[in-house]
Amino acid sequence: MTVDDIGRVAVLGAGNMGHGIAEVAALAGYEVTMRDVEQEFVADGYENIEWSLRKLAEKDRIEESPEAVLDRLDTTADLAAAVTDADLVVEAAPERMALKREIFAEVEEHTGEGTILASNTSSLSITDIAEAVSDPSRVVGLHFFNPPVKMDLVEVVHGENTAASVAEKGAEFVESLGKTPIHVRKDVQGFVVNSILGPYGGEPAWMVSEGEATIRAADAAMVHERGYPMGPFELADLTGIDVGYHVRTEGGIPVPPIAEEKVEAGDLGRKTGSGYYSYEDGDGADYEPDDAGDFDTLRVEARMVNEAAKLVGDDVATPEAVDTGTRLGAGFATGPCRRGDELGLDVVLAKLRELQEATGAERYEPADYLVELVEAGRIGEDAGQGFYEYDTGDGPGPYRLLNYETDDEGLLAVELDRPERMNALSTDLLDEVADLFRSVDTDEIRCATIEGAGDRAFSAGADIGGFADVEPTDVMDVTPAFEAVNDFPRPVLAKVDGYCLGAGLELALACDLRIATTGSEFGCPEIRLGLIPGGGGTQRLLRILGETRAKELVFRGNRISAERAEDWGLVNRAVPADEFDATVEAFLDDLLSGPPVGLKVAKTVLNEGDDASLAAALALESQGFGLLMSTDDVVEGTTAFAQDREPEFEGR
Ligand SMILES: C/C=C/C(=O)SCCNC(=O)CCNC(=O)[C@H](O)C(C)(C)COP(=O)(O)OP(=O)(O)OC[C@H]1O[C@@H](n2cnc3c(N)ncnc32)[C@H](O)[C@@H]1OP(=O)(O)O
Repeated sequence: MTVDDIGRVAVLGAGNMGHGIAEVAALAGYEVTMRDVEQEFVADGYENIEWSLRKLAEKDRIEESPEAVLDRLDTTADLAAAVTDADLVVEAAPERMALKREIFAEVEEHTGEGTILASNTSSLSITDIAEAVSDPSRVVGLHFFNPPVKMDLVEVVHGENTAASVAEKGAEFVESLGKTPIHVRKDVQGFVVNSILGPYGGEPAWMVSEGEATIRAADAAMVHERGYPMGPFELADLTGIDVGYHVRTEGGIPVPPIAEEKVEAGDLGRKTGSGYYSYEDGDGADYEPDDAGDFDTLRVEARMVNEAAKLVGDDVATPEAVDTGTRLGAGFATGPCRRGDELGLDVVLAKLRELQEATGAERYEPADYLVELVEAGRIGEDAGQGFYEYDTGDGPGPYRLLNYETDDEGLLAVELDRPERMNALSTDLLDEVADLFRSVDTDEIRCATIEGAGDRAFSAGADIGGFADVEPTDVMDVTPAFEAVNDFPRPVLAKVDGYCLGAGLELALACDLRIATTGSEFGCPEIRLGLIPGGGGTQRLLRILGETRAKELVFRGNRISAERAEDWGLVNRAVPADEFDATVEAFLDDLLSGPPVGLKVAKTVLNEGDDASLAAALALESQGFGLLMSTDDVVEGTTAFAQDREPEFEGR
């Protein structure tokens, strides 16, 4: 879907970012012109796009052929020709202010006043770039992450003079690409994501420089104890130690001595074969969980939370934007605002003050907003409020990792919202599922659906990244989230479009009905991790499929197609993507118009009867049948039959 008044997009630059942005814009249906200074650079960018589109087609990730997408993509080395008819220009040239200004000034000459001028800069000020044009209100930052085709996040950066309507249009454009925009309302150094990554890399580097920790301890502790996707030193080696070094020196931020030493020695990370780890002569980032020792993770996280408090307190971004940005842009399982609320903001503040007192270093200076929150008693989750408001016990939510809404017809539509992790079920997400299904007012609801956000997965299983934190005794209990869905007194339908694996499959099995697109895949990969399904999978599969097929899935750990799943009775229907919504609708029509009490009793009798002896199950059924005989809905059902009309059940 494209934004109405954006028809043609010009992307200036065919390098990594430029060709990636051109590709995602063409994929979304825009007419795109990609321009670079030399025909040779343009040709390289085009080849990269062709290669990437072929890969996407091979994996069945695009609906059109690569050729159809490429039909919307022109290339040129002529800037005027590229931008003249464009409604949106995205500049993705090298990160040099003088060069960007020169480009913007030239673009202005060849575009009308309605054209939005965007820069993909990751480190320069949008306000300063916009000085190159006479109307800075039409200049906005659209900071894509690398590679654009894979990364879901785009920071929409407001310069001092960016018009609100331009920023909004920029965000709409990002959404039309199927990506998630976050508004960065002031163009502070590093915007949101790199502002938070600064202390994530910087604090451990100071600790190592000062002899208080080792590189392996820092990486092991942050990954294996705190669930970050990559250790800070491992990450610096990947992005280039010189990159962080230059950002710091240019921003007037002190550089940790260890980073300075590496840059001086030319050991810049993976790209030079050696950095904090050795890649040519060694095994790369070879830290193990045991290396963590007593590394002080709070010291690092307190600084990240403090940075988040500066962003929120200075109105740069909302807590939601900060957390979404770091989740999607840096792969964090939990953003710093939420993490701060979990740690306790009073604990964070005390840590910063202790460090400031001990070292006198400016970087520990607590943000005014953090102090304000603590003084107001908003110290986090335990207090019911911090950066966020928490459940007061009256009804469901607010939730961070799932979305839900109820409509007038009584449909509760639930979406698992971690598309960047294939909707992997973290402990927090499972807690939210359990809380929602237990606390929502069932009087208002006639049936529920569960689906996964994005177009890749219902859910790819339990969050493997979180396994390091798990206490075996904590997971030895029956998973409350799945039981809450199983016991929910209304029918629940799983809408499966993509991977449905491991705990994701167990969640779908806890639902009453399952409808899948034919591209979906099902499986229990747990055995390949040395595990077994731990959320009811072995038992529900046994009951649904029988021993032979259940054992095949659990023992082999491989994936089966939706067609086979339908053939086995694992799903109710497997239909092509273009028939999916209509098929779901047809099921929902019946569930929403059906008798609520009748459906509740039917669900209970079917669920409970499955495990009872036949005699007990028959007794259960008869009791349910008898009970329903006394309801108004039965009177309505029989009357409607006699009057030859559709019944209108009230649930009484
Ligand atoms: C009791 C225990 C129960 C369990 O459920 S154990 C877990 C069972 N599930 C699995 O073993 C599935 C793990 N995932 C996969 O095998 C693959 O993924 C897929 C086949 C589903 C897709 O592969 P591809 O298309 O190559 O995508 P990608 O790059 O692997 O995944 C995209 C991002 O999603 C993250 N992710 C996927 N599954 C999980 C997961 N289960 N837990 C945590 N993260 C997951 C990845 O790491 C990656 O992230 P990044 O882009 O940052 O590299």
